[in-house]
Amino acid sequence: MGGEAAWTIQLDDLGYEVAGRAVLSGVTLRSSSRHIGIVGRNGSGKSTLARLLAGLLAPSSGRIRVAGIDLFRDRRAALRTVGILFQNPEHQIIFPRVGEEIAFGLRQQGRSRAEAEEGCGAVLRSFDKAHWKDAPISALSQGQKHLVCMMAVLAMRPRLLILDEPYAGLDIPTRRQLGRYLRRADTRLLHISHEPGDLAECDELFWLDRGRIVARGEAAHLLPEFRAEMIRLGDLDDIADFAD
Ligand SMILES: Nc1ncnc2c1ncn2[C@@H]1O[C@H](COP(=O)(O)OP(=O)(O)OP(=O)(O)O)[C@@H](O)[C@H]1O
Repeated sequence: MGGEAAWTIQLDDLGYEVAGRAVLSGVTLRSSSRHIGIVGRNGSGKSTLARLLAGLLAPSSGRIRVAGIDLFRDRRAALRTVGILFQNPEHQIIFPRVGEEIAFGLRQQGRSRAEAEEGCGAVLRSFDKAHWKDAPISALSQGQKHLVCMMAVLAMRPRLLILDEPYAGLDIPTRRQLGRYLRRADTRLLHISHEPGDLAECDELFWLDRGRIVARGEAAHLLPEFRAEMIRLGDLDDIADFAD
């Protein structure tokens, strides 16, 4: 296991329910692409799928395997295999200082204090941010907090990095810089977004709608279709009517 050929994300008839309501149903997906995109409108189930893939939630039905591993059951393997970046860095950051935040993930992986210190220094240097080590996180901008989260996750060297709309609320230069850092990182990406522009570089795209995969294809074909459908829905929808 573990070689390039063995690498697959595999979802078989995945279902997830909250209080008897299906948030995801019959999600079947298999992909070995290096850069996977999941596109879907608000409430389609994207964040839930991201958390299931990261092993943070247990499926109600069906099966998830990432590189052959059940990440919900095997948390040790999960910490080596997958990292996740959320929309809001405040949901991710626990510690008051940059260096502590980065070292924490490495300690969680079972590294010694000295190894965590070394790994933290290495990732800060690779981003040209060695001087951030003792900086208070509360003094950073939103984009800088995103960068701290990215460094903390990449320091753990995940084989797969899940991006749950990490660019929401960031301006264009910050998005471009973070995007550049990500392209440089040696990890597979699974990028989730409702924003077609975020997903143009994906090798393979899945369209999630009301908790189901409704289309799969190349970004160049699927994104214009998605955009046209979103515009069509926007012209029809009554936003006050969402509690159906
Ligand atoms: N813990 C929960 N309790 C109640 N409802 C939930 C829970 N988790 C998800 N849901 C519901 O499941 C649906 C999908 O939510 P999810 O956050 O996965 O969608 P999303 O596609 O990420 O949405 P957005 O783009 O708005 O972030 C929503 O209707 C949401 O209200």
